[in-house]
Amino acid sequence: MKMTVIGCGYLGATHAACMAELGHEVLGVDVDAAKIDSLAAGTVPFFEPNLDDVLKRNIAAGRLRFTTDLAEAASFARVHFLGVGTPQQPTSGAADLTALRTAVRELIGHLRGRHLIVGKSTVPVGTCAELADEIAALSRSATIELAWNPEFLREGFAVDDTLRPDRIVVGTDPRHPDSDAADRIAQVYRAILEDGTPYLTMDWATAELVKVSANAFLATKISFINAISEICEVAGGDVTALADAIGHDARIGRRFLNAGLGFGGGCLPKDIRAFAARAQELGVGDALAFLREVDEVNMRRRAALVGLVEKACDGSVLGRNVAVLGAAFKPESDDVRDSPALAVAAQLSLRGARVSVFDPKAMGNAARVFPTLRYAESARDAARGADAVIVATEWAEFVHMSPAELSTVVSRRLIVDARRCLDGDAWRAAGWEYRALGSSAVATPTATAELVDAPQTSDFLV
Ligand SMILES: NC(=O)c1ccc[n+]([C@@H]2O[C@H](COP(=O)([O-])OP(=O)(O)OC[C@H]3O[C@@H](n4cnc5c(N)ncnc54)[C@H](O)[C@@H]3O)[C@@H](O)[C@H]2O)c1
Ligand SMILES: O=c1ccn([C@@H]2O[C@H](COP(=O)(O)OP(=O)(O)O[C@H]3O[C@H](CO)[C@@H](O)[C@H](O)[C@H]3O)[C@@H](O)[C@H]2O)c(=O)[nH]1
Repeated sequence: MKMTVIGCGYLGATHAACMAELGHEVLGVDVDAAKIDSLAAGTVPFFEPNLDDVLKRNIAAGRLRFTTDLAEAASFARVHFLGVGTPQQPTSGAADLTALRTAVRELIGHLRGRHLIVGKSTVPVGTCAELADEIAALSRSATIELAWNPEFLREGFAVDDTLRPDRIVVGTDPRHPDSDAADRIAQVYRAILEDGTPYLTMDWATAELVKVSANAFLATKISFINAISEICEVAGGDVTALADAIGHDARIGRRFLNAGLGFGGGCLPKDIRAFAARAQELGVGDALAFLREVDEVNMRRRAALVGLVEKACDGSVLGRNVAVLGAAFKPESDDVRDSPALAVAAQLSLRGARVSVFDPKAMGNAARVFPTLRYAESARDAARGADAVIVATEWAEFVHMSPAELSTVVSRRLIVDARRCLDGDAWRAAGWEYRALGSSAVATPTATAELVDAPQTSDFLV
């Protein structure tokens, strides 16, 4: 089948390449000419394991092309996926749908005949109904149907999650129950569905809500365990052993119960804020008031880490050398959007520390967002002369660092495990002071209140 994918960022580029991998003819479209040039040349403009291979293979096979021209997209195919960004509005926290609306408006201006638009971007409930009205009002020479097919891929596992998803969700127009849109989308995913993947069809509103509810649940799970870790910090108790123990209960499950520095990235933080903002607009803000708490617990982790490092440095990091290992919001990604690691590095720098950052893949993105930090060439380079070394993103190369090796370059053997990913006994045995977020001896930072009042990454980065 021929199809286009409009918006070729983390989601769209992955979707385009994976749909071609399924045997479809795919045209990727983006307004960013540099991104399109890079993709067309077979180079993924961000780090995502295995995506380069899929991209190159399908370009070579002639199934995958890229363009900035929506008119070309309109004449190329009758099925158009939307993967345009829906970022957070700075003040309200609501989703900014400007780019999505622009893409839809411009696309339908070029459409003739019968087309199916399939949204994949994460949107507030009610968006499909609004967009469909706008499409109906603007499309003169075309019959256009709209469906929503939210995406659940994780960065770092994007190719595998796209080709082997847990489920495929499709929302269609409840006013047209006879529409064949869900059947046409099932054709797109036929090879995946043949493997037994559940195919869940529903109305637009439910599909929109499934996506944001899933992310709200995941964020709540992480903040739940981080709230418990705050108790462990003052009462004693090992939050990792606790997570293992409660996670054995199949009703709870162990996944997404890793306590530490909390969640970041281009999805969970913005999606819970947008969901809460939408509930407010709908007059049911109280229903999701708990998401504000989820957000605050999450942001307190960053403040707790800053406080822990300050306390370990006798109350102030002014003039201290601090190595921050990790800048990406999680391992196997170069994404620094709302990255807890980078936010903490920035905050320590603002407090007068000489911060040296190293990340295996996210250095370029980190330096663009926060150019004034020092960026080292390796973990060892970052740790040279350090008074404290923080593991802020659990990349395998940090988890497996040799304490003995690192001892030779630091000024003081203080390791701070913000992701609870290190073998504390091994570090202690090598003569290091080992501190972990979520364990006792983590002091409540004096600055917590100030940092928690406005839970926005931008507050850490300015
Ligand atoms: N990143 C993920 O892992 C992921 C997973 C599931 C859902 N999502 C959702 O998918 C959407 C995209 O996220 P992302 O992480 O890929 O964002 P992104 O910023 O990486 O990509 C968005 C792309 O849209 C392009 N764009 C903007 N306006 C356009 C227009 N008018 N026409 C064509 N292209 C346009 C941008 O240039 C950019 O390349 C968001 O709604 C996000 O919440 C993302
Ligand atoms: O037990 C855990 C699990 C994750 N995290 C953190 O949570 C954040 C998000 O992690 P993850 O969900 O793996 O990454 P994303 O790629 O942002 O994926 C989420 O957001 C996507 C965009 O909506 C969805 O498609 C995915 O299903 C959803 O998992 C990262 O900062 C992690 O470090 C924790 O702190 N503890």
